[in-house]
Amino acid sequence: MFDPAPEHRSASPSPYPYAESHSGDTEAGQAPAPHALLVPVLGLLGRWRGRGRGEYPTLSADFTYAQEVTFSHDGRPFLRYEARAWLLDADDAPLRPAARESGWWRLQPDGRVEALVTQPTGIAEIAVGHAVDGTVDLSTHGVALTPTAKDVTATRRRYTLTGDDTLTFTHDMAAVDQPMQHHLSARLRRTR
Ligand code: HEM
Repeated sequence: MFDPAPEHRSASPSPYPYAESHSGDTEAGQAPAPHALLVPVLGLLGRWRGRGRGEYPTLSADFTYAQEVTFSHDGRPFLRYEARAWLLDADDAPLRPAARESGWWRLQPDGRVEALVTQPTGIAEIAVGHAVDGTVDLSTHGVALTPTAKDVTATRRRYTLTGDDTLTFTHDMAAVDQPMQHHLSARLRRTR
């Protein structure tokens, strides 16, 4: 009934004919060069892993978590973003899966960023901000909630590169009738 997608020549085992790159390099000619608008965020490209602390006034206790964050590109002026977290017990063993999210960061001239981020908890965020001198600062432009999602009204996320290999992350939010305040802080190291 449907025609199959045409075969193509590619080093990738995937039928998708374009490479995704996790670095600013062209990886032996397989990966696209980063778009010029990605210059302010080139240092973020790659996989990051680390741990953090979280809190919110509605929660009975603070928590410790681990997190993995990935940024990649396909040569166009946006980043693909993915993050997943899991809670840790007092011995640093995984306790249970926590937040996941994925999205797109659209780079604009002068380091302006428009981000779209969705979470399996029914929250879809659009955030805007800037990437300047190794820091990306994104604040809510709009939030859409599914009918059963928790009431998140605004967030602010800051990512700061320290040297080549450390990325700190802070996340503030206004949610469930609480004013904007700290929810998460993490320190991540580049894994490759
Ligand atoms: C590293 C990522 C994150 C971790 C580890 C995390 C962890 C947690 C934990 C442990 C709770 C307590 C409820 C539970 O045990 O599940 C919680 C609650 C909550 N989180 Fe997060 N969270 C993360 C990211 C986010 C993000 C990105 C948002 C929103 C944009 C968010 C919004 C909320 C809300 C609205 C609550 C419920 C508060 C309440 O109803 O009292 N979280 N989070």
